[in-house]
Amino acid sequence: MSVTVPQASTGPVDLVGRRVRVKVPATSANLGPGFDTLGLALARYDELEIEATDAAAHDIEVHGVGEGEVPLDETHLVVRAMAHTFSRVGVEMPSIRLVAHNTIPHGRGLGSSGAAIVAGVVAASGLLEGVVELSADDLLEIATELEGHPDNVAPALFGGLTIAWVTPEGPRHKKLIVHRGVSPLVLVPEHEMSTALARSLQPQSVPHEDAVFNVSRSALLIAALIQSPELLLQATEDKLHQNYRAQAMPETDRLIRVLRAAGHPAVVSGAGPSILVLASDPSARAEAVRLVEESAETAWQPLPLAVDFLGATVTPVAD
Ligand SMILES: Nc1ncnc2c1ncn2[C@@H]1O[C@H](COP(=O)(O)OP(=O)(O)O)[C@@H](O)[C@H]1O
Ligand SMILES: N[C@@H](CCOP(=O)(O)O)C(=O)O
Repeated sequence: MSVTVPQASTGPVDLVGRRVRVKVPATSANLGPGFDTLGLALARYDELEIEATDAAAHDIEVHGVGEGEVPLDETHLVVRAMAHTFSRVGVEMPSIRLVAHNTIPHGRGLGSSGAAIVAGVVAASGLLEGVVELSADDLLEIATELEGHPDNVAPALFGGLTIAWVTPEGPRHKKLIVHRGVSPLVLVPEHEMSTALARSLQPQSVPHEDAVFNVSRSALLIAALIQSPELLLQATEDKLHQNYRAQAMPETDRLIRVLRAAGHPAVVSGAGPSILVLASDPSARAEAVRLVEESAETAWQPLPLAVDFLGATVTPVAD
């Protein structure tokens, strides 16, 4: 990453009074075979307003998802992401006042941690406007350093369907537009599952034939998502992660089998436990919801969500 920091402009005092509004979409990563690579931005958002202040400490207010649960100090994930961004560009972070209105469920495989990290990174870049310019690659690199894998933060930053990959120079992405014949449906259970726990269930190595299987399906999945949705059922097959994690989310695994047997392209959303169905139209979505209502032993919330095409936005707020 190469950024230019004009020395005369650095320091917290220069930023006091600057205020930005940030909006970040939910994401569904992996999409079946595209482990740690593919992700889709979904039209459900966390919205935040962040102001640089000269107070002695941060002042954090959370409404909606996470209210009363997430920390309200410098360990808050958005604040940690801001601090990391300021430190990466060599500028001292000011105290902030942060008000968050969250709707992305936590620990359900809808990229809440990726969205919080992206919120912090773009908020920092917004507050630093005119002081430090961060490129799209810089934002992706800083966010990936915290999230550990680029497949959630890429669609949260850029919107649409993203392919993300890691190079020696840092992570890179390609954004694609999803075919109109894809109507995403997310089914969200009441219980959570931490991404860290799901990742601990992954083996260090996989059989060569399973790797070949996933190479073929993830290549096919790009064609299916942008051009040929009728191929989505075959294109969403996976042998790299879902089976290894099934023991930790048995109902997710069972419902996905029920949905797929009925012809619905259903996959684990991110690290789970939510299910993503890449339905062909609203009536297929309704049919998938009905099947889950009939087969589930616990309550699952159906969320029909459009694809978000914009990704994270940051807007300066005038007094
Ligand atoms: N908006 C947020 N503000 C603060 N912390 C958050 C926020 N979103 C997520 N987190 C943190 O990330 C955790 C969930 O991360 P993770 O296990 O990766 O699940 P997910 O699949 O939702 O990304 C939450 O329990 C919380 O600690
Ligand atoms: N590729 C990651 C995706 C995690 O997504 P999340 O929404 O569950 O945080 C993985 O499968 O571990």
